[in-house]
Amino acid sequence: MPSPACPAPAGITNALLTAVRGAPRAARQVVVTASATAVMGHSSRPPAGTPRAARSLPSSTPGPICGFPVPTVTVTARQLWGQERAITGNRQTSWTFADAFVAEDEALLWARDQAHAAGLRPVSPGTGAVLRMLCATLDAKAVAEIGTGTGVSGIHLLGGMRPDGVLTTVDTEPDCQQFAREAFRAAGFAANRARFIPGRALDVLPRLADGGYDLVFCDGDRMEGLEYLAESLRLLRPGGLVCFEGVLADGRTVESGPQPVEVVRLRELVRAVRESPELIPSLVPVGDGLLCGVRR
Ligand SMILES: C[S@@+](CC[C@H](N)C(=O)[O-])C[C@H]1O[C@@H](n2cnc3c(N)ncnc32)[C@H](O)[C@@H]1O
Repeated sequence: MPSPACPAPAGITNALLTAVRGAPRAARQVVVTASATAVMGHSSRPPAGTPRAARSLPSSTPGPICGFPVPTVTVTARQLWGQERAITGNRQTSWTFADAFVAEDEALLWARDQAHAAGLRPVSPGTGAVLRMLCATLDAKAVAEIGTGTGVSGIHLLGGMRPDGVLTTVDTEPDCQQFAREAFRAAGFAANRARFIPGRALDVLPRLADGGYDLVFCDGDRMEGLEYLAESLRLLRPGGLVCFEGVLADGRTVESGPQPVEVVRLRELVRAVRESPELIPSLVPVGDGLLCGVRR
């Protein structure tokens, strides 16, 4: 039986569609909040035709956000002031709708149940869908995963990879990997599609081949993100992708004020990926934040 935390995609989808379609027109209008404007950067001169209210937004250069330097601007004022639907009026509903957009099958729901029973936090359905899409886009043949868990992310990764692709997945807990093995079988993947390696990521990764991977997915110890990044840069082929799950830490990464060391480490990781000359970065706002970088 799916746990209450698991989505019932069709029901949710219908309810959300109704909610979105039935929302009052005003609620559906684009809202550019002050904080979003500060993070994205903006110009002091809105384009002609911009409504009066929108022109009253502050025009000074934004300062650092929670210790992050101001982005080296890639977003122009036109993109924020124009017709783009960057942020919708009912953002939470939109976010929930997007995360449940792709339905999960029985094998995934079973693996998700095992994760919850074990006290683990698997990737959200939306994050899984993005990982699946990225693997398909890369035509991935070799993927490395840190943090097997009970196999939720692994099923998504395998689902997007080539039919002969192999997932190498590392976890300190062999018991979890046993659940993942069963979940992969239930999802229809042959046993030779996955290589399970028990152990600490930082002990195992140095044994994996340089440039041998299309994608590295990091979902292990959040204190070790920078070390995973260094290893990933070595493991990835040019054009390969590194992805880090959960970098928004339930919003704490971008909140001001003192944060636990785990969050401080995540901020360092976010900054390192954004500023690495070896990566083309993106922070995908799905699940709890999926930080990605393409290896140049
Ligand atoms: C959030 S769970 C992974 C969930 C999984 N990716 C999924 O979506 O189903 C984190 C996993 O990382 C493992 N882990 C924690 N520290 C680790 C380390 N240093 N090396 C390898 N695995 C680690 C834990 O045992 C746990 O299974």
